[in-house]
Amino acid sequence: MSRKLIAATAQLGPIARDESRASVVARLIALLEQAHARGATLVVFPELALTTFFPRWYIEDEAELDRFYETEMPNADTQPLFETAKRLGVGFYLGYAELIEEGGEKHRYNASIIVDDSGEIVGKYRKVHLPGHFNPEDWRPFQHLEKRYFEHGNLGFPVYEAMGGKMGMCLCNDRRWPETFRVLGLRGAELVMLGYNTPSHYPQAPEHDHLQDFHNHLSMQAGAYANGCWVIGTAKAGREEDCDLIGGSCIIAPTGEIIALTQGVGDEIATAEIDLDRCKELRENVFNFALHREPGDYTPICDGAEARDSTRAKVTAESLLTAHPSTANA
Ligand SMILES: NC(=O)N[C@@H](C(=O)O)c1ccc(O)cc1
Repeated sequence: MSRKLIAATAQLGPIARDESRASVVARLIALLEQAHARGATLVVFPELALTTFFPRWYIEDEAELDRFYETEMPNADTQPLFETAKRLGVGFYLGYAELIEEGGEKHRYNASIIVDDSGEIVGKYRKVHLPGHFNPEDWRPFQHLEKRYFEHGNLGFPVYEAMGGKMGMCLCNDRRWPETFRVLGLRGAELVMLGYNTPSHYPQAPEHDHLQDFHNHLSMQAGAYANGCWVIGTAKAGREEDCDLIGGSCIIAPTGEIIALTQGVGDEIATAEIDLDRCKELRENVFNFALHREPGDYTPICDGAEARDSTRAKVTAESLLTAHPSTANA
């Protein structure tokens, strides 16, 4: 079986707060059809690809908040995307807000799925590194309330056999953490797919604003290289409800090189041929984990889960009392 496939990063321009799911899904289908016309059999869509990036608002009305989440997948709105992909024989990665009810309680996750070329959901991921803050903070030009609207993902970083390879997923802020890629790499991931919503303005340290594109590519290229895997990163880009989001969606080879890149900040695809066997160039040489990794010296990486929990409890308690930039947040 060939280990080569043509893949696409399918960047979305802004989604308005009042844009209907039907309208967004029509845009996704148009991108998928373009990718198919270029021979792609795998398409990577952004994080929260069905709605605007709603954590930028403090939404008190629960019914209004719930409207941004999917309670099942596929559902009536996304069914046409699943059907088109199946008919064309194209698999895809899709990010969305997930709302489930378990034991009479609501659970909310920032989630993504892999759908294979027969239209089956073959993998799910729930975001682990949730950025932002829990309480609304008046000093910010826009909120980033992921810590309020999502629970910490409870699936870890699984790797799935799909589309002839070993596929991993993550979401946005996860890419900034080398541990994300290393855990996926240790599980043998050959391709890591991720979507992102990254504001150009970083209110906590505006002197970093000009570095947002650089940090985006730096994180993903380093993750690809150090783990000898392909990475496809897809933006929701452009000016979304007065918030500018970076573009720069790309396909990155296991060498860390960007081999396909979107040009603008609207709906756009970039495609490239991916040879999954190229992972060996790294994984059998400089990053042969079995031969060269030294886990005995890495223990601090896994220490500290308890310290983390108590620090987090303290920060959360403090942030209930104050809403100031000194609050520890991402
Ligand atoms: N949706 C995301 O996960 N976005 C994050 C990212 O771009 O990594 C992010 C991280 C920190 C911020 O202050 C804002 C946004």
